[in-house]
Amino acid sequence: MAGLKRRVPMHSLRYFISMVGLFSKSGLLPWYARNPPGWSQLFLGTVCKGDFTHVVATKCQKGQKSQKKPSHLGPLDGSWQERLADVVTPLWRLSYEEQLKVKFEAQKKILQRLESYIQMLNGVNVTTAVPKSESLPCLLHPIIPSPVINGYRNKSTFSVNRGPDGNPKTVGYYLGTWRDGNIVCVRSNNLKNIPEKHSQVAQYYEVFLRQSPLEPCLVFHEGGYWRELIVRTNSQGHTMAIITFHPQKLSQEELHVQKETVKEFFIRGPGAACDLTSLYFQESTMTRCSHQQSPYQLLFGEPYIFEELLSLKIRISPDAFFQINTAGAEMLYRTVGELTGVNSDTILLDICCGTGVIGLSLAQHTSQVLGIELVEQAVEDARWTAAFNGITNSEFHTGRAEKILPGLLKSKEDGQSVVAVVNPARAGLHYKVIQAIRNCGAIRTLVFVSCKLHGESTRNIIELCCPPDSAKKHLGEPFVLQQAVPVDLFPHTPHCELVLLFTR
Ligand SMILES: C[S@@+](CC[C@H](N)C(=O)[O-])C[C@H]1O[C@@H](n2cnc3c(N)ncnc32)[C@H](O)[C@@H]1O
Repeated sequence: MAGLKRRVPMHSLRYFISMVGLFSKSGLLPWYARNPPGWSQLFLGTVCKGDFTHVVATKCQKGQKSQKKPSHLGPLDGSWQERLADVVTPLWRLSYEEQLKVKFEAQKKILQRLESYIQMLNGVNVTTAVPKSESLPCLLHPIIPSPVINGYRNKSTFSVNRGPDGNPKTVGYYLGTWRDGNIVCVRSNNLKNIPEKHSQVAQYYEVFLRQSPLEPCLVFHEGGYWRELIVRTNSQGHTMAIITFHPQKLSQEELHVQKETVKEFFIRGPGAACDLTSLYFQESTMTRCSHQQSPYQLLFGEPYIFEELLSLKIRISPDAFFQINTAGAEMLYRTVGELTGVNSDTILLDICCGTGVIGLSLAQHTSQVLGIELVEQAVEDARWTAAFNGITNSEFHTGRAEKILPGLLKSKEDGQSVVAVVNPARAGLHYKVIQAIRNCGAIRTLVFVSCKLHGESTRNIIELCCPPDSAKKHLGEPFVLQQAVPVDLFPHTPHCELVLLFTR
């Protein structure tokens, strides 16, 4: 990050420390740095020693002990962009090697907490049959690093609000909170996880807003029109931009004028420098609208963005979920694939499948792939991707997994080999999905992918592993957590994907 000092303020350190809790005294951490090895090597690899306590202690000495987190937001302590970097990418001051150690420790804590919940529920240690390390409930593999460390995001969402100079037409990321009424919108130019292209489009959107006679929509009930900007890019550099707009009481004709103006700006005006592949416009009167609630209107260009991944050409609609780090996603999906252990007799259930990448990448090794996804556009993408790549043994269902899955599993007999992969959104899985999985004897293997194992996701896992409970209709045998693999898709941030293998 050009121009920013590698100084570690106390509030950042407090954050790291609270995240990892008490560090392992043994200092023995499975650990790979710099050169991401191949999957097999990672999976079978040896461990090497790293003493994270030492890393934090050194950083603490460098930090200023007396420094307090300021209660107001003013440019007194470092630049606005430095502050933004500390909020959005709080690990950015650490080397990537150090970041991975922090994350590995955090994942270990999560697993230890999970183990204590499961033990409490069962009254005994139900996972003693499983190979353990450092009192963990399962085999914890080394963290798989992201192949790309900087500018890895393929999707960024920019807000519009008052900048540090008070200009309400500023495009960037928020500092402060709505509750405290101290929101400041700061440009993203120095965030390590955002590619230059995304910041460029955001800057040109800001230029456009500043010349528009219409006001931005800062607070919903106070009027205004221009809202957030989403930028998506692929590995080839194709760029899709989506502008959200509050129509207020504009007539269709007035709306048309606005759409033409912004289109002209990005095709022939200063915004042409962004070389957009497509521009979408969404009229939205709610905080967030799906395509079904308010369609994405293509103002110009290609309606989809495509990505090459695991030898597949994947179509991605503006509304479809796609992992935000493409190279990291490839590592994640390979990990999932290895853990499923599918063969030509396996029916693979891809629950919350998004554009279907997990299932489709394994289709050739299975007898059938069944995907379930809520977002219709994503399911259409999955079907397109299957057809384009010549995959004929996949079937995708649109709707809520809790509605579709019980019916889908009814016909599955105990002797069949069904492997389930679940990759829910942060809200976790509906209890009916857990019931359906538990009660389907054909499912002996389950791979659970989570980027935030807390709240509902933790409850999901507990309900998968707890003893049979007829009141909760958990009749089938409990699952046992066997292995866990952390995969880092989010360098510079504390987030990490965790892939869990359960069997029964
Ligand atoms: C974390 S994403 C994973 C997508 C996909 N596995 C991938 O890697 O691209 C979670 C997906 O679950 C979908 N989803 C959320 N709630 C759902 C539900 N109740 N039933 C089915 N899908 C749901 C979301 O639309 C989103 O595509």
